[in-house]
Amino acid sequence: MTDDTHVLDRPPPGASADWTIPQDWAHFSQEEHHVWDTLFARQAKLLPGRASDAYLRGLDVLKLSKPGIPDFEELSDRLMKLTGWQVVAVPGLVPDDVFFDHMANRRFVAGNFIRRADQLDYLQEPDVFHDVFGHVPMLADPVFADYLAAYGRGGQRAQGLDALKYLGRLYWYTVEFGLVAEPEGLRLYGAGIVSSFAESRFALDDPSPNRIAFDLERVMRTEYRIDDFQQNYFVIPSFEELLRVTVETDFAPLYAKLAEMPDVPVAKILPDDTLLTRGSQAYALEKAQ
Ligand SMILES: C[C@H](O)[C@H](O)[C@H]1CNc2nc(N)[nH]c(=O)c2N1
Ligand SMILES: N[C@@H](Cc1ccccc1)C(=O)O
Ligand SMILES: [Fe+2]
Repeated sequence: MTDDTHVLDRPPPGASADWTIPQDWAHFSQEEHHVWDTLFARQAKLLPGRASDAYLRGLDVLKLSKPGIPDFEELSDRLMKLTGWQVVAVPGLVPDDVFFDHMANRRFVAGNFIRRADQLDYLQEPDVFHDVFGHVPMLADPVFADYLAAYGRGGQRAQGLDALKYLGRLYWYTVEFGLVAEPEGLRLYGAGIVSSFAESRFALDDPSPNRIAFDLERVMRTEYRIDDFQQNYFVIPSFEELLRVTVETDFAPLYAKLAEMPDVPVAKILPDDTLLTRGSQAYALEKAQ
């Protein structure tokens, strides 16, 4: 790990006050478009039968008039007609308040760079492949689209309540690493999983991680790791249910309650958990040696 992942405190030269920059689609090289196409083909082949129905339906919005990295103008036009969302380019990680403001206004921010051909499997900062391939298909789903816009407003509110730690965990365990129970079995919808070749198999098939029924308070108490595969995945019964327990709930009393409770370490199982899989944690244990 290097520590060159950082959020600047003001927009870099060339960026607008809201941190957006022109995507300038034409600046990407053939090699960069090829990285997109390679990653896209690999994931598109792997995900049927693994990704959620909502995600797979949404993948069609990425099939644009030209191959390679999606042109955000064309992509936003299509998304706008479906759910009112747009995709805007940013140089990299943006401050939380900027991130939430875009999200509350149905603008999804995407990093305006792509990983190199020798980094197909691992990248520390979210690039356009993660941001667009991972997140945008779910934004074509009306229920999820509403969830994410409400999350943006919730982020602004949580900042005022000094509760971002708790809300950030909800994002992590749903938007980034969520699983959903479908009639045929568990399916992926988290962007961090569906954009990863290795984790899209690990999250469903590996005996190591715990797979735990989603519980809002439990999720908000649970620490997470950003450096390797998750040790816990939380499983929602449906997107309607996720919307019901988040959008229709006032989090302020919950934040106050959580502040009096201990955080839960990554792999710990609690007596009240509904476990779908009790993980062996073999993968994490072996890595820790
Ligand atoms: C919790 C917090 O809002 C989160 O880490 C934000 C910060 N800024 C970001 N900025 C960009 N570009 N992309 C992101 O996913 C995030 N995540
Ligand atoms: N209901 C949350 C806002 C929110 C909605 C949806 C997702 C996340 C957060 C609150 O009261 O702050
Ligand atoms: Fe992401």
